[in-house]
Amino acid sequence: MKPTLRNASQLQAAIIDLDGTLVDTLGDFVEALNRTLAELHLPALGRAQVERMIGKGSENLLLSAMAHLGEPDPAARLPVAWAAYQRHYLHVNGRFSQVFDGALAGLQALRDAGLPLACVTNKPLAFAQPLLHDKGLAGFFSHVFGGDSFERKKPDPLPLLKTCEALGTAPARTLMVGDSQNDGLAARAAGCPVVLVTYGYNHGEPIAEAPHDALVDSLAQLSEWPGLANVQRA
Ligand SMILES: O=C(O)COP(=O)(O)O
Ligand SMILES: [Mg+2]
Repeated sequence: MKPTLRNASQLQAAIIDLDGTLVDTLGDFVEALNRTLAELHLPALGRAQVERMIGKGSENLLLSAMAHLGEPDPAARLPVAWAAYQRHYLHVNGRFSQVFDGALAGLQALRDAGLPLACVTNKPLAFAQPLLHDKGLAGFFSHVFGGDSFERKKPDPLPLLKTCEALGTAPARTLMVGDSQNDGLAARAAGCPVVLVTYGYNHGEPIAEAPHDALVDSLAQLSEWPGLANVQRA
């Protein structure tokens, strides 16, 4: 059965994506990646190019960047690139990024409805946790899972299914909120209803083409969702 969003009152919990949904982290990615590429004696990439490569985790970003720059064997250089990238990312983390307008209001609306919230990102946990703390968002979440928390990342449904298990909720009653096809595909495969924001990063493709039940221009719109005030915490 296709999940429906008509019934916000039936929700038991919500899972929220991080990059491109809660925090505009493109500046952090660009900075950390270009510092890494410089160390590898490779040229820098522009913001638009980097934006298209974000979404499937850090290793994928590094491999995509090296392939784009014509590296003959990106996988062979990955261990060195990954070590440099971790160092640079942890250093720049949060310095070139900001919470999106409306994100706080959206989180507050979900919390006021009494829904437990989990953050599920493809970002490594060691990057995600300090960022959430830094931006004042950590307190909203009972669970935070990164791209390295489970065997597979979004768009695989595994992270969402494991998170529902941790929350003790049914996937069909656990809302996914994200910004990319990785969130939409993972949610569909897990059986979670899914709201996608229109302002995030989606590999340069129209977000309307990704699986979704609703699109919002701001997370603040979640507060107007009929039924949210009457969530029946079953
Ligand atoms: O790190 C990424 O590639 C994207 O992370 P996200 O799942 O929070 O959008
Ligand atoms: Mg995202």
